[in-house]
Amino acid sequence: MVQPLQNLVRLSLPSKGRLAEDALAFLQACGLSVYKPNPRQYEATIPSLPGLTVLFQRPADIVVSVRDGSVDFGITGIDVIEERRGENGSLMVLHESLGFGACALCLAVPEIWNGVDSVARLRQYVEELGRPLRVATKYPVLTGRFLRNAGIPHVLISAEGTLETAPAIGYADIISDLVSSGQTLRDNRLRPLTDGVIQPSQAALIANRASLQRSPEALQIARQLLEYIEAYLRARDEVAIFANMRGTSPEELATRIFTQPTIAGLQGPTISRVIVRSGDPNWYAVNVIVPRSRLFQAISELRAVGGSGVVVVPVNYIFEEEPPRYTAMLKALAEG
Ligand SMILES: Nc1ncnc2c1ncn2[C@@H]1O[C@H](COP(=O)(O)OP(=O)(O)OP(=O)(O)O)[C@@H](O)[C@H]1O
Ligand SMILES: O=P(O)(O)OC[C@H]1O[C@H](OP(=O)(O)OP(=O)(O)O)[C@H](O)[C@@H]1O
Ligand SMILES: [Mg+2]
Repeated sequence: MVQPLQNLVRLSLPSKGRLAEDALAFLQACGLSVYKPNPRQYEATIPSLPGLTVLFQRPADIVVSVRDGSVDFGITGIDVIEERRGENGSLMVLHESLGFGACALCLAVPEIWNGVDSVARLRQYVEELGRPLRVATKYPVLTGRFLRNAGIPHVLISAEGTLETAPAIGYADIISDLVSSGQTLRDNRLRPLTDGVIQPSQAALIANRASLQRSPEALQIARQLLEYIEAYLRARDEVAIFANMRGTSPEELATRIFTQPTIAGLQGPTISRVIVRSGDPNWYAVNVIVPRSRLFQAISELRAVGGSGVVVVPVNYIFEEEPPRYTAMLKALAEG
């Protein structure tokens, strides 16, 4: 039975661009695969979260929908969140770093403006110009605030589409735009200011405060989303290592292992008896979780303490007692 939309908790995902694919891939990696039977349909589901309906919107529209409460949750970029969240606190950021969609909103000036490579030099340039700076941007709120704080007289020119060409065409002096590799700026003979980062950005999980305060279902979805996301992100950079070791007792093995910096593990090694055919009672299996970046050291250390037959497997989730951001969310809700 298809439940009417209004009874279901709604999560909006980016409908286009690189953020769309990355968001679906991220949720799948977290174990929250999105099921969209008909690519033309605007709604979908996450089978492991039955009470949820998934919608698809442009990244900036997701912010407006969550802010105004027509959607309960969203995944979109911090840049558009900070640009459009408004001042009334109706939008909450539940997780500020989902680990994809990294970019930054930056001020960029024509390469030919020699020496104008910092905010201070830009301010000096505008004083010499003797008129306000014309800035083309899709982010008037963030850009205006940044330039006011920098004491730079300016006029904001709202630009849709390829605003990188604005200085070349001549309807703006400089731009503020999203930058990740910097290729678009270089292609348009623009240069970011060294201290011109207006807003670092990556994908984030947002929610409507009133929905969380009013709907137990929404609160439950918030917990499940944060459980999966936090456990996945915590585990993403870890690996589980299994090795065989000979020793006189688990405690003696642990003492040997604790002499090694990397393989001491999260709390300590898990040590279990290995029943070998020969009946030798001194065989043990050791299991430790180590950062992926320190795998090589871990293997060397295990060998150093007599480890052999080392097996390495990825870790899908690490669930702590409580998802820290869920606890923080409850605190923020209580503070009103
Ligand atoms: N180069 C990039 N690298 C990483 N993330 C990006 C990049 N460009 C955009 N993003 C992220 O994706 C979101 C949507 O990107 P984008 O600006 O392309 O929106 P859009 O819906 O395509 O709007 P437009 O059609 O005006 O480009 C941005 O808000 C930002 O969070
Ligand atoms: O620093 P770079 O790696 O060059 O990325 C920056 C560009 O990426 C985004 O555009 P997008 O790729 O979404 O294309 P679009 O302009 O069509 O939205 C953004 O609007 C910048 O133009
Ligand atoms: Mg785009």
